[in-house]
Amino acid sequence: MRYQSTRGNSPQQSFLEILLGGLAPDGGLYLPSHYPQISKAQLDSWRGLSYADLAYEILSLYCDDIPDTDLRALLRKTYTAQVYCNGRAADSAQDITPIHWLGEEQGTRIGLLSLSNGPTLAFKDMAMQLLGNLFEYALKRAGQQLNILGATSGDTGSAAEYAMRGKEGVTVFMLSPRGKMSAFQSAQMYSLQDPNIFNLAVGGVFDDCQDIVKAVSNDLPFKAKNQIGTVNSINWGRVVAQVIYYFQGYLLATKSSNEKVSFTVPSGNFGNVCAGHIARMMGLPIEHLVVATNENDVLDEFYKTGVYRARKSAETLHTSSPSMDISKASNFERFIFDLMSQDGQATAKLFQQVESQGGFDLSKDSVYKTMAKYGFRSGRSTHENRIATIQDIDQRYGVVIDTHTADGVKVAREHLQAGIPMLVLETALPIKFEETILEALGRPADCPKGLEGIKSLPQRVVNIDADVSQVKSFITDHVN
Ligand SMILES: Cc1ncc(COP(=O)(O)O)c(C=O)c1O
Ligand SMILES: N[C@@H](CCOP(=O)(O)O)C(=O)O
Repeated sequence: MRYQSTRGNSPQQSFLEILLGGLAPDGGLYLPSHYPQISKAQLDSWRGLSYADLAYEILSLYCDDIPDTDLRALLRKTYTAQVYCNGRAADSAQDITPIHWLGEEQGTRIGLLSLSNGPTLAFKDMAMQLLGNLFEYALKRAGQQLNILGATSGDTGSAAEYAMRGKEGVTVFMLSPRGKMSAFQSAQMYSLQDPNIFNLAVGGVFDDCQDIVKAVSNDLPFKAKNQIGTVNSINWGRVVAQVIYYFQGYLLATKSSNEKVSFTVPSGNFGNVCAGHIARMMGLPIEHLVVATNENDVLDEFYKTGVYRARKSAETLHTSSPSMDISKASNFERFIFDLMSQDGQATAKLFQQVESQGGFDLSKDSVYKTMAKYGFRSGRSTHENRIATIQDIDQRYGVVIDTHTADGVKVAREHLQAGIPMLVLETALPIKFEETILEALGRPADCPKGLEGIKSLPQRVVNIDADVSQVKSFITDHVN
């Protein structure tokens, strides 16, 4: 499989090349040259596979420069009960990411696809643990080192750091928005004392951190000299690993591939729902992909109006679903590339317009009329909605959900269709946002064993301005 840039001006590369490279040299994001098509018969033949073996069926279509036996071994090493089920036996896919059915509403079943039982209690672990193993494998093969520069609004950071701990040849520089994450999220990252992990708390919002990652990656001589890579969902490796659980969720929710399922995805950087879009482009029978935003509703606005209006940092609100406090969604560029019939020049022009004019308007463009075929729907949720949904799901079903998942459930309920099961992606566990859970339920969220004292551990973090040159100097001073 060859990979092309969404901006149409980079040479095509193989999976392992783009895995280590991250952002394309022309500033675009990589996508495969075509989406492999899965027939209904093939899909049915995957029923009952373990999560690792299902992952193999999907990833072998995309990672054809990794020998089959190595890929299967990497996947079996990654998707284990020990990592994802707190040691419970995991004999089937169901055990790694089970569906927690809530009940029947408006003539259909609504359930949570549980993705947050990995080491850092958020869906990021599903792809990040694999990325850690893939990096180790690729670096060993190439005899290289990698200095990862990442940006987080709270969950990517800890998932990446846990996945890269102790990985030979890998150093992590993680930018986080100072004071904008929950106390638990900050503690998960800042309490790590590993010598290959550096946490930099940036005076700004997530978008400032992500802009710095892109600016550093776009300085090609600096990137090459310092072997800069990325773990954010701008890296195709993250997105493709997230495609797997859409297949798995579909297979667990259906008995035959003639059935359809809808997914609702709490969204910020559009990485998670972009993986759903790719699964759908491969032929997975998804009826709707519902994009759920919080008060930072750029994506909801686009799907409702055709106008993409990225907000400035000062307009980005600090909310109680802080991991989605994002106003410039990176992966949205991947969807727009498909919407523009994979025209790299047209996509580049639109995203240059985002930088120069703050957005673009496709409402009168002929491509807007083709939107329906991609199956997107959207909605937004506020603090009030979040609190009400957490209370309602607790009272009605006896289940405590986190604030992001609550945004998902609130929006999913606006898009239920009789006879089509709705799966809401559960993107984090409630303990990560315990202040809001306490506000909603008047009682604390459950804390998994071993993490009770995390907030009182000593923290190691460096404050830094939202300034590209300061970040570059820090990297040059600390790379091996
Ligand atoms: C808990 C949680 N929910 C939802 C999201 C949004 O996902 P995405 O950025 O892939 O749209 C994130 C961050 O990515 C998150 O950490
Ligand atoms: N919500 C994320 C930020 C987006 O990260 P990505 O790696 O998925 O692009 C976070 O919690 O850090």
